[in-house]
Amino acid sequence: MSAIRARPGVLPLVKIVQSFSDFASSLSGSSPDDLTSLTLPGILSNLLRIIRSKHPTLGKAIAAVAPFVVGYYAWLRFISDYGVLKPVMERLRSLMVARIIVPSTHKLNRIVKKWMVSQGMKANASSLTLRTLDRFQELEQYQDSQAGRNASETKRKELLECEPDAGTYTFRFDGHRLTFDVRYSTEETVGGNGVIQHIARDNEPMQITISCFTFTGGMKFLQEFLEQVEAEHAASQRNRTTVYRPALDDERPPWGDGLSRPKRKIDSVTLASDRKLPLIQDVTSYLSDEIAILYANLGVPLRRGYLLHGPPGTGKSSFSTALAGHFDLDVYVVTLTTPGLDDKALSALFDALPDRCVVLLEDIDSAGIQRETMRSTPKKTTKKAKRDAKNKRNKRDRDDDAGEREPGCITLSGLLNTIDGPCSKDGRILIMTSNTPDSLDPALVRPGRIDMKTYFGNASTEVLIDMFKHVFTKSPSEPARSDAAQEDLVINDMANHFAADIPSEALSPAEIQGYLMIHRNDPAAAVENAAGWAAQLIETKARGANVSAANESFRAPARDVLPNREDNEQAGSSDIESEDGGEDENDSPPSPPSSCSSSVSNGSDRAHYEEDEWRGHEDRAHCERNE
Ligand SMILES: Nc1ncnc2c1ncn2[C@@H]1O[C@H](COP(=O)(O)OP(=O)(O)OP(=O)(O)O)[C@@H](O)[C@H]1O
Repeated sequence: MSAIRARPGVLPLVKIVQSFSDFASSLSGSSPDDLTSLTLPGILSNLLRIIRSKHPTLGKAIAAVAPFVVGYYAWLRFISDYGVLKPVMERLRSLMVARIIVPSTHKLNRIVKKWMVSQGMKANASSLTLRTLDRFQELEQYQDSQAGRNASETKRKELLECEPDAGTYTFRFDGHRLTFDVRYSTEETVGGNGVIQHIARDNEPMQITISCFTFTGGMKFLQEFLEQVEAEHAASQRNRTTVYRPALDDERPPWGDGLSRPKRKIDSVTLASDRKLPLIQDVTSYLSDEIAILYANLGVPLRRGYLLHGPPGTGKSSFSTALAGHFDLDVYVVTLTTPGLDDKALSALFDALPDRCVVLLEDIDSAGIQRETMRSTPKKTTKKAKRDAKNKRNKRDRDDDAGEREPGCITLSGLLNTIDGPCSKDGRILIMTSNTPDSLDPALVRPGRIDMKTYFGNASTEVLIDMFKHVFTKSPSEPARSDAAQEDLVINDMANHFAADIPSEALSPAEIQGYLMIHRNDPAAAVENAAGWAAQLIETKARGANVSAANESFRAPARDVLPNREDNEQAGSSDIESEDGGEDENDSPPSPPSSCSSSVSNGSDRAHYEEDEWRGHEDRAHCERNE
C-alpha cells in the first residue's frame, strides 16, 4: 500500500484506516469457514487481532478496557431487563425527582407553554411552533402600537406568538432547576410481541412532563410552581374575559383554549334600567357568601338560571359576556346545534366547568328541542349548515329504520339532566338566550332551571339616547378639554334630537349601533340623517327586502381606520363569535387595517322573527321572576 502522508495528529486515524484496509484485503481469499467470522463479535475480534499485530500497545489497552465496558453494559441490561434492581432504582428516582405530567387536555397546558416562552425561549430555543392570534389579540396589539409605538414594527414583531416545539428544556424557577419534556401526545398500541408501544401522533397537541430534583419536598415544589404560573396568568387576565367554546376533540381540553378579550363594560350594553338593574342585583345576591351559606344549610344546590329573550340584535349575548366580565367570571358558550355535540358530549362539557362561571346556551330555541321528538334539529342557514343538516336528516332516517337514535343530537331529557344533574357545578350561572321563548318546552324553563326571565326589546327612546351618548361622549381616557362640559351639553341635545327622529321600539340596538358607528366622527350627520335612514330601513324591512343597499346612501365617508375611543371599540365588538368562527352578522368590530365596515344591514338580515309576535311581549312585565 502506498504511503499516506499525514500530519502527526491524524496518524492514528490513518493507521486504523490502514488496518481496515488490511482486514478487508485479508477477507479476499477467505475460506467459507472464515466467512462465519462476519458476525459482529467476529469482526471485532478480527479487528482486535489486526490492531494487536500492527499496534501492540493500543491492542493491549483495548483488551484491558473491554471487560469493564462489557461488564457495565451487562449490568445495565440486567437492571433494565430482569428488573431485579428496577424497583430500587425507581424508588430512588421517585425520592429524588418529582415529576408532574400536564396532559394536552388540561387547561394549564397552554399556560405552562406560554410561561416557557415568556422565560426567554423565543431567543434561545432552536425550534418553536407559531401560533395563530385571534382577531382580538391582533386588535389589541394594533391599539398598543397606536399608543405610541411604530405600528408596522409592533405588528411584525408581536404577531409572532410562539409555542415550544417537542423537546427537552430547562429553566430555573425559585432556585430550582426545572426540566420540561414536551412530547407529542402518544397513542398506545399493542405490538405483535404483546409489548405496549407508544406511537407519537404528529401534529397533535403536546403533553408536558415537568420534573425537578428534590431531596425532601416531593411534589410540593412543582405544585407551587403550577399554582404560581396559574396565578400569574389569572392576574394578566384581570381586565379580560375568556370565552370558551366546546373543542369536541379528544386531545384538547373539552372547552378548547378559550378566547381572551378585553372585558366589555356592562354600560356598553344599553338596556332599560328597569330590566338591567334587577338582573345585576339578582346575580350579585346569588354570588354572595350569605347565599352560598344559606343554600348549603338548606341543602339546595347553588345554581341560578336566566332566560334572556327577545328579537335578534338586542344585546342578549353581549349582555351575558358583559355580565360575566362585571363579576370577573369566564363565559362558556354552547350552541346546541354544533355538529357532533350530543348528550354525552354536553354532559362531559358541564362536568368540566369550573365552580363559578357563566354558561351561555345560545339561541336555545334554534336547536328545535321538542318533547315529542326528544331530539334537536339544527336550523342553521349557512350552506355548510344546510349540508350538515341534510346529511344528518338522511342519517337519522337510516338510523330510525334501524331503530336507533341519531348520534350528535341533544335530546330534551339529555339537556335537562345535564343542566341540573348530580354533577352540575355549584355557583354556575346558566344563561339561555332565545328569540322565541314561547316555543320552549315548559320543563326547560321551569323554576329551578330558569329563575328569572328578562325581555330584550328593540331600542326604546331611552335606549336611543343612551346609545347616542355612549358613542359620542368623550371617554374618561381621552384628554380632558376646557370646554368638555359645554360639549357634553351639545351631545345631550343632539341625542334627544336623534331619539326624537327614530320611532321608539322599531329598530334593534344592533341596527342603531351599526348606524352610529358609520357616523362615529360626525354626530351632526348622525342626527341629520337619522329620520331618513330609519324611515327607509323600516320600510325596507316591512317589504322583507335586503337593507344593505338602502343604507349605503346614509354612509358617511370613513375617515379613521379605528374608532378613536375605547368605548367605541367596546360598543362595536360583539362578545360571542358565530359558530362557524366567522363574525357575527351583527358584529362590526373595527378591524385594524381596513376602514370601518359597519353595516346596518345586520339586524334586518336576521329579522326572521315575526314583529307582531313581539308586539305582544312588549306589553309584558319586563323582568319576570320565575320564583
Ligand atoms: N342593547 C345593546 N346595547 C349596545 N349594543 C348592542 C345592544 N344590542 C345589540 N348590540 C350590539 O349588536 C351586536 C349584536 O348583539 P348581540 O349578539 O348581543 O344580540 P343578540 O340579542 O344576542 O342577538 P341574537 O338573538 O341574534 O343572538 C353586538 O355588536 C352588540 O354590541
